[in-house]
Amino acid sequence: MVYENPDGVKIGLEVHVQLNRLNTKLFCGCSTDYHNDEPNTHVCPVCLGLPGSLPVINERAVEFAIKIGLALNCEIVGQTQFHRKNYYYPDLPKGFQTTQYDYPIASRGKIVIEGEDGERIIRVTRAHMEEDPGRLQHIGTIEKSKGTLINYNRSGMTLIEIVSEPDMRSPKEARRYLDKLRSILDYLDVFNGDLEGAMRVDANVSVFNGERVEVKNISSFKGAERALLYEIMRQKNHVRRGGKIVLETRHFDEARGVTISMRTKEEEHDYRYFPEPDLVPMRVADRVPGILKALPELPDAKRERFISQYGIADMHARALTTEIRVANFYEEVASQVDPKTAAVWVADILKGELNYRDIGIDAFTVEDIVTVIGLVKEDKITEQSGVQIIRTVLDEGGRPQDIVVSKGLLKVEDDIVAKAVEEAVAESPEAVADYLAGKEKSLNFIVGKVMQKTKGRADAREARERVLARISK
Ligand SMILES: Nc1ncnc2c1ncn2[C@@H]1O[C@H](COP(=O)(O)OP(=O)(O)OP(=O)(O)O)[C@@H](O)[C@H]1O
Ligand SMILES: [Mg+2]
Ligand SMILES: [Mg+2]
Repeated sequence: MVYENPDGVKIGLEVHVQLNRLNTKLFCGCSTDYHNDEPNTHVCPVCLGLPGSLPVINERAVEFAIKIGLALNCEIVGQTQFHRKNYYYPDLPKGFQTTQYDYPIASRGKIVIEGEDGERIIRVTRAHMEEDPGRLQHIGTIEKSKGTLINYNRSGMTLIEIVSEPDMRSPKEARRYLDKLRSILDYLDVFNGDLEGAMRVDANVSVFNGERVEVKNISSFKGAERALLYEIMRQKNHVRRGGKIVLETRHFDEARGVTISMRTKEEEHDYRYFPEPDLVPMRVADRVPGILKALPELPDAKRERFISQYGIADMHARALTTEIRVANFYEEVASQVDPKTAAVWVADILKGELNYRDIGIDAFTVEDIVTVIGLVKEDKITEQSGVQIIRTVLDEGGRPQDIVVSKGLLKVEDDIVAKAVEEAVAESPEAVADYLAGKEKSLNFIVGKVMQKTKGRADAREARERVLARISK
């Protein structure tokens, strides 16, 4: 089925990724480990932009940027250069942001997503390096704030801005793009996506070939999806009423789920870009082959390998390769038990229980899931008991082998049940005769005896079936 895109929706995303795995900031030696510290404690003349201070490039940041560019199938520029993007705002005391302009470190890449109608290629326009500004904290809501606090700890952190072409046709596709991007970055180990502000999205959207509107202040992927849904509806209604969409920047109000007009969008010439005189152009081409060689296996490649190597379903392979930690976990499990069974237990059951509790795979061990799978495989416990063990480990702690005993989950051995059925039938000739004469309730008497003899550990329904099979012979 082909997706028609009836409203001519076009979505292009600008994603700012903070490389918080670097130890120091982009142009100075300030530590990046500020997330739990007091405001304005990780600052120096360089990241505060004091006059006379000089930036020195963080070489490892350049390496990370190239790594990201290559992972997004981009071309890496031979020689890159920084520019000054001039604007005045208190989050940027220098009066300009040091960023990249016409020589971005990476350009013309692509990300493959599961689109509305199958696989879809989203083109990546470019990925460039820039410094993060400080963080403004408005007291109250942004429109009627009584005052604003500024924290410069974030100022000068390394950002990679990844800009896509307007190739997405629905909020869902935008969400898939973001998920995929995060997954790739996660594999590269360049950032910790759980830290506040690690990935920030500006969403551009237009309908019916109109002007684009840029929505800022989106704080989560879910927020991006919601902001886009709202904005598409707003634009469509506006156009239907005869209105015209103008190029503007809107703010997403997360609590109310609406976008609010902030300002008309700056044009490029407003920024008066010019080359950063304090940083010389940098030749990076020589570093590319080495970084390319060291690039890890990425989600798409891993998914394909899982399918061919382990013979598992595409759906499972997808679920197992989104997060690198889950993929590694699965491979360890699959080396010890049947890989297909392992896929069901890790992708369907364990991941489901983890998602439900909003916790990561680290909360469970390979050893424990292997034990659970083994118990089910050997028919010592039912599948349902296996799930119960996983839940107990997650909620109360403990080891599966102990929980099996403490919760009495071991299945009663087959021959014990068989023996109990034999005995119960032999001891109840009258009940058997009554049942055969049409008194159905007499069966309960015999089943009760079986349960008594097995101390209640036999499955009642199974016991009933066995008694029936025995006496109707
Ligand atoms: N017609 C359109 N509909 C939706 N999105 C669009 C359209 N045209 C362009 N875009 C998207 O708008 C984004 C423009 O981002 P880019 O960083 O190039 O410029 P900018 O938003 O003007 O700059 P800034 O970084 O200062 O916000 C891209 O993601 C692009 O795909
Ligand atoms: Mg941009
Ligand atoms: Mg923009």
